[in-house]
Amino acid sequence: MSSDDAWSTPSSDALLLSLVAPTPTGVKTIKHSFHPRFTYTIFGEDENIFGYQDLEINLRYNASDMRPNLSISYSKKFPAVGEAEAADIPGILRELLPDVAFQSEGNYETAIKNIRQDWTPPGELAATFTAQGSTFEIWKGNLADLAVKQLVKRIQILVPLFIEGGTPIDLDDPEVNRWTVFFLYQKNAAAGDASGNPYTFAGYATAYRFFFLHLPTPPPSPLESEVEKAVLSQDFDLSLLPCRTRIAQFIILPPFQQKGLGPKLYSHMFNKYINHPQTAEITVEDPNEAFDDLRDIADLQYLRRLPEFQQLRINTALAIPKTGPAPGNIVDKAAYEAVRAKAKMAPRQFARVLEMHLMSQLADAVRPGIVSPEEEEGQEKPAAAKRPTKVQEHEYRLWRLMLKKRLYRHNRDALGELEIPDRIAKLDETVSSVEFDYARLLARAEDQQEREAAANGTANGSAANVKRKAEGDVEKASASKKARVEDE
Ligand SMILES: CC(=O)SCCNC(=O)CCNC(=O)[C@H](O)C(C)(C)COP(=O)(O)OP(=O)(O)OC[C@H]1O[C@@H](n2cnc3c(N)ncnc32)[C@H](O)[C@@H]1OP(=O)(O)O
Repeated sequence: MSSDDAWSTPSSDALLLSLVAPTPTGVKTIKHSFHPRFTYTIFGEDENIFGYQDLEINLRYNASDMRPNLSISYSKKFPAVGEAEAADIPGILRELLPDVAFQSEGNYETAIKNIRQDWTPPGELAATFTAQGSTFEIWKGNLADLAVKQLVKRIQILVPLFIEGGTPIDLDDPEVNRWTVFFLYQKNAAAGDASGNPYTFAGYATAYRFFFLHLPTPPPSPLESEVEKAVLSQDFDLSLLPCRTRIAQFIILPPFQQKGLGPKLYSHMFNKYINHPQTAEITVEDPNEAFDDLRDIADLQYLRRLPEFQQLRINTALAIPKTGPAPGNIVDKAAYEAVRAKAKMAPRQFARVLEMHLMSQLADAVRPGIVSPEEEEGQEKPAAAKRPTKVQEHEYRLWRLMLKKRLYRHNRDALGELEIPDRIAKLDETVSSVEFDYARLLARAEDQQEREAAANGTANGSAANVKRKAEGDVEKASASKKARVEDE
């Protein structure tokens, strides 16, 4: 071990976060404590903290109002030699935590014991639901509201700690009112702590409102220049302008993950903006894979409830020409656009979810599954699944053509650099990996629906029409074959 190593601690190991609640004799940790996923934006690319032995950085949060408290302990600190000195941990964290986090432990404990019994999260109560036998509430507020801002200031260190590349919101921005914040809280029936407060913070998400000068024609809507003039003269209520709403930061705390709470929070936000007349489109900023999955499944379930979506079909009457461009109207364009506009989805997201749904509607004999052709070999198949009819094959070929066309457009530049035979092979490979990904998502959507049905005590909720092997195989397959070529 080099001498540097002896004085270095991986920052993700050193930092431990906990939710706490006051007790008559002190403070107890509720749920389990957890480490951050990313620390490089805070402690540097190599994610090491120099200058301490047995370093522990405890960031405790009062479970209800998320008042933070930082405490740092170590057995030895490196004595400064020239420019080499121990990292100034409080100095580094001061950039991301409010001053209140640096109070003494005694003052902190007194403060959290004195929180009002009738304290509620900031904003307004927007939804209540039960999950895992507990009650959860979603509270919604505008970032211009000082109580909302105070809570965000306390918690937004979670953004760089849990979202790769995530950056906190600039709370001094004069346009903070463009942000809406959704807080997710577990609410205990009996108040669990000495302060008597029933709320435990479980996660939060933000949404940003972009103006979207997409003026309806013909008049009476105001001319673009008139709107601009009115906006500049402060004579126009900005909240009434058409906008694009972008979900930007979305976090469920580790003790609450893998319980279906993320999908609940997302669906609540999505429905809110579906019913928000000014929002023309709902988008997501830099979703990661886990969020993409969550959103794809939630969007699929939302769309499947729309009768007009269910009516979107592959036009099997279309012939596939041997040469020349692929047919453009595989799904009726006007109906497609109408549903997309109603669902307020960006074109690519809507196309993906529709493709996924139409794939689930294909006949068993042709529908791609999460079982690869090699794996499928030797498996017993139902007689009906063995021989696809001509019509079934034709429908599958049309579906594949529709997918291929979109992928080609999406990846045109990259594909254009390849020779034609390589281009065709690459596109086929991409189509197959997207098929696999859709099959994986359809299987997860089905699991989710079955879990919901079980929780609601309704009969088996199987709706997604998927072909697959046992659970364990899904996991294995998704880890090895998942591909997102089209997103590049
Ligand atoms: C725009 C952006 O901000 S992108 C960044 C997104 N945020 C992050 O990555 C921050 C850290 N991560 C998180 O906050 C969360 O993990 C999220 C938001 C990504 C997902 O939220 P979660 O509430 O954990 O989602 P969910 O509960 O559906 O968990 C998914 C898994 O739990 C399983 N699950 C869901 N509900 C249940 C349940 N009731 N019982 C058992 N398992 C369940 C799902 O099957 C799924 O398992 P799998 O991944 O093995 O298939």
